[in-house]
Amino acid sequence: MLYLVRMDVNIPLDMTEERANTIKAEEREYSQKLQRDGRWAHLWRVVGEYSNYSVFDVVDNDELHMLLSGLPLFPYMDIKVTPLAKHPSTAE
Ligand SMILES: O=C(O)CC1=CCC(=O)O1
Repeated sequence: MLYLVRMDVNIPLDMTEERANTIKAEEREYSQKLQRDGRWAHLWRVVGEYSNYSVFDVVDNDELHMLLSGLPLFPYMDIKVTPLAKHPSTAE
């Protein structure tokens, strides 16, 4: 199943820069592993915001939830998930 996911990142102002950089590096490693195995199919920055739109290609809701809740930045994100269905006008 395909899911469009918007992630808005809100790092607390009182988090040290060192801690924030560590979590961002962990996030990068985590996301690149999923991009390489094909489950994180797209990752796009929203212009002018600390947000991204991503497309995940996973088996079901439970797998997506497991992956999203494992994000190192998960405690500092607002996440909106939109399940995608095939459009009837999609050309074969
Ligand atoms: O910077 C972001 O939008 C959060 C994020 C998702 C994957 C990643 O490496 O950073």
